[in-house]
Amino acid sequence: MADRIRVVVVGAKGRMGRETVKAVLNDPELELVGAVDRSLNGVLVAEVTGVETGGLQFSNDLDKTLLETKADVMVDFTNPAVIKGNIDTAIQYGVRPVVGTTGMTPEEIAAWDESCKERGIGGVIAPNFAIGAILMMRFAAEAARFLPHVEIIEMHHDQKLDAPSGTAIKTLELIAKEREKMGQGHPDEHESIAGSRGGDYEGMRVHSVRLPGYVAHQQVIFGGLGQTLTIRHDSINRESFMPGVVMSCKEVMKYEGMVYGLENLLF
Ligand SMILES: NC(=O)C1=CN([C@@H]2O[C@H](COP(=O)(O)OP(=O)(O)OC[C@H]3O[C@@H](n4cnc5c(N)ncnc54)[C@H](OP(=O)(O)O)[C@@H]3O)[C@@H](O)[C@H]2O)C=CC1
Ligand SMILES: O=C(O)C1=N[C@H](C(=O)O)C[C@H](O)C1
Repeated sequence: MADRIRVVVVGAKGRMGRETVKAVLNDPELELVGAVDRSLNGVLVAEVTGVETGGLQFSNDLDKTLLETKADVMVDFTNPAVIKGNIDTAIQYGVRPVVGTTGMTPEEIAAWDESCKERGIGGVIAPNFAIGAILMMRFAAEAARFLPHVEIIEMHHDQKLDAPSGTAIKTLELIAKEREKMGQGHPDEHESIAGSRGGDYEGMRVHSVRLPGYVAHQQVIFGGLGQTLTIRHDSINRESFMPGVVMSCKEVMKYEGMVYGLENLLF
């Protein structure tokens, strides 16, 4: 049997981290060799995830874990505050970053593309790993060619730190490639309550809803003469992201440079 791909999960006790630990353990081509989390050093991973991990313990030391485990891939679901340092560390050690954490700039992604190429490794930054979300973004970009008036409503659980979501930003970027920058709504409109019209990206409006009960949902609404079109995606649980994470761990072994968006591995 070919060697399995050695995976370290960072943010392993978080909502996405725990799901990723299970997904890696369940895939015959992947091997879970490390679980990093800042607050559970020494605790058995099995105690938190509920799945047997052969005595693996959490570590709070990313450098040590990446080096000692001879990891091939680092999967990161942490926090905008720490993701930059984590990616730099992984690339420095020649470990391929597969990143779901949101909140980095196009300039940072371009710099990581360069450093991945210099190091001769691949990387993935995917604002959304769910295949349905990738299709929603692709269909939205297509629709914008014909219906350029568009607003996005994204809805997430109320523990989410960043707004708008990484998925909404990626959707706006993809649509912006297909339509000219333009104003929307009445030129004289004013907000009686600040922020009522949402964020503005090249004239497109984006609205972020945060409520308990939601997981991750997005509507892209297009308006035309006498009609509207709504393209909607719902992640109803975090398993929805796992096929994309697992695929990325495998695909990232095959190329050099940082890929931004799962669509680049799919289409
Ligand atoms: N690309 C995709 O498909 C998806 C991306 N995401 C993104 O993934 C990220 C994580 O989401 P989620 O799992 O829900 O978040 P959680 O808050 O559940 O988990 C985050 C994990 O990161 C750790 N962490 C947070 N801050 C720090 C820090 N300063 N230093 C070290 N570790 C830290 C947390 O540890 P502690 O508990 O000690 O704070 C926790 O284990 C978010 O950016 C989210 O937007 C989420 C879903 C899908
Ligand atoms: O924080 C989340 O939960 C999610 N974050 C990602 C984003 O910001 O788009 C992906 C998904 O929407 C869930």
